[in-house]
Amino acid sequence: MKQSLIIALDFPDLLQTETFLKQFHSEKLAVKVGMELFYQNGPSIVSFVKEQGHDVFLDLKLHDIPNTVKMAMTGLAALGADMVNVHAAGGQKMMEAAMEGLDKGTSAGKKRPLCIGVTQLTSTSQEQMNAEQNIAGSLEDSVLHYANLTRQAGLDGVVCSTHEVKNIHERIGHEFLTVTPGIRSAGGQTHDQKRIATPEQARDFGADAIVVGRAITGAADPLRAYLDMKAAWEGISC
Ligand SMILES: O=c1ccn([C@@H]2O[C@H](COP(=O)(O)O)[C@@H](O)[C@H]2O)c(=O)[nH]1
Repeated sequence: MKQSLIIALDFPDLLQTETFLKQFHSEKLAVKVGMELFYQNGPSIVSFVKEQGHDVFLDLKLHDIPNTVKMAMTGLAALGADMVNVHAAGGQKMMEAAMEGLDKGTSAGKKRPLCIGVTQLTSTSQEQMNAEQNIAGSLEDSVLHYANLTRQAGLDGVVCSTHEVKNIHERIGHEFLTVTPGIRSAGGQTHDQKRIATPEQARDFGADAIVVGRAITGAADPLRAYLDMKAAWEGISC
């Protein structure tokens, strides 16, 4: 999923998902199935999207005791998603257990899904982190701390905002994936996001993938919005 623009399929049902995807004709997409779609439709939504030829990031952000996460990941590995994730705040042992579960659930001859750790949600601001999570210091340090922990646990990368990408790549390495939500066109509505960036900024800072939801799914012409975002992300002028 490197260098992808991942569309967040934040829809409640299969019909809306199907109608949305039809607009892209035969374009092979990278999409994200999150809690809204997964919890209301069940695991078959992953095979439904995969059967249409799209890459799937299953964004369920697991966060529980190590054994529970391990068992859950064993089940998720069998669904055929290309990438899954956990909350890094669950700790190193929990993330190691997630990897064990994924290895166990991946059928022989198949590739294990990539696994990444959510650092600080892009809807979290510096002030919120200090006051509500009772974490002192800068948000950038907290993200780097979680990125290091994620790396030590053997995961493939992190979810972070575009603003922390450069620091993570410089300190941990460029092969460590940075997947960045909170992407908006210049002047676009921010909604509940706090650490936002444009696709051009994401590219300049070296993000490995961007996640775009409402700026595409809520647009009057989603295909046009997708093509414009993709061109901006890839540095192509239309
Ligand atoms: O830190 C995070 C982790 C995940 N997300 C998810 O990405 C999309 C973003 O949607 P927009 O409509 O583009 O804001 C959404 O599915 C989130 O669950 C995130 O935003 N931040």
